[in-house]
Parts: sequence; C-alpha cells; structure tokens
Amino acid sequence: MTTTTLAQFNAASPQEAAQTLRPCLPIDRWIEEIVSGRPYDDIESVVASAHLAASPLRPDEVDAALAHHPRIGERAAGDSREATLSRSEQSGLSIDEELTAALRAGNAEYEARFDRVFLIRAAGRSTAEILEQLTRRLSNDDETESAEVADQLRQIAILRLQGALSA
Ligand SMILES: NC(=O)NC1=NC(=O)NC1=O
Repeated sequence: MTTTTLAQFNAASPQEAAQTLRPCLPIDRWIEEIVSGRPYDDIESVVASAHLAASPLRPDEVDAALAHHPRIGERAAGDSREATLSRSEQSGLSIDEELTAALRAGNAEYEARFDRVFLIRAAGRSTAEILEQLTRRLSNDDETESAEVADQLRQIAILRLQGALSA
C-alpha cells in the first residue's frame, strides 16, 4: 500500500490527487469534491470532506462503484490497487468449508433478490458476522437495502482513504 502524505496530497495536481482517491471509491463526483476542497489542515478534515461528499451517494453512483467489488469470499483477481485492497479487506474470512459454502449460497440468494453483488465492509469482520449481516439484510425492503449498501460503500471508502493518506 503506497501512502501519500497529506502535504503531497495538498500539493499534487488535481489529476495526481484524484489517483490517490480513485481506488477508495471510483466515483468522479466524490473524487472531484474532495480534490477541490484542498488544501486540508489534517487528515481528519479530508475524511470529513469524503464523508460529506458520500452523504448521500446516488443509486447510479453506487451501482457503478459496485462493479469494482468482487463477491465476498471470492478473491479479487489482478494486481490493481483496488484488487489488492479488496484481498486485504477480505483476508480475515474463514477457510471453513461450511461457512464458505453458506456465504456462497447467501451471495447467490442476495443477488437473486436484489440483482447486485452483496456489499459489506469486510475489514474487521468474521465470516460468521458477515453471514449474519447478509441474512439480516436479505429481509430488507429495496429502499432500506439501497441505503445500507451506500453506507457500506462509504465505510469502505473512508477506511481505504485513511489507509492511503499518512500525516
Ligand atoms: N462484495 C464486497 O463486499 N466486497 C468487499 N467488501 C470489502 O470490504 N472489500 C471488498 O472488496
């Protein structure tokens, strides 16, 4: 994970600053709002700006961003920054056959119900907890679930941003 210092981020060209943000959340409007808020006094201010720009995320923005997330339990292929991040976020998942099979079935059920990949902030969560969340969210109505997906996406973006910037 290459980190950028806050000073470098503030001093970079808009294009370079955008490159730091894109693997966190590939939404142009979100990236541009944060880039245009530079210079920031501290990382907390960048995070606050990122949170504001992601509240709310439009449904079309969420759908576009989801395309960059592999299924939970499936290893992201390739060596892009996003794939590397995704693999590290999912590194805590269990290799227990039963849990893995249940997760695979849950993903399929979720995709049949909501017609998109199940997205959850995986960092810091066990497979059992992810399964629990998946099961709970399966009974959400569409509107509630759309809001939950946007919130998970925002959490992943903020975690990635905090990992990408160093003081
Ligand atoms: N389908 C997913 O939830 N994917 C992911 N969650 C994360 O926290 N990182 C991912 O790639």
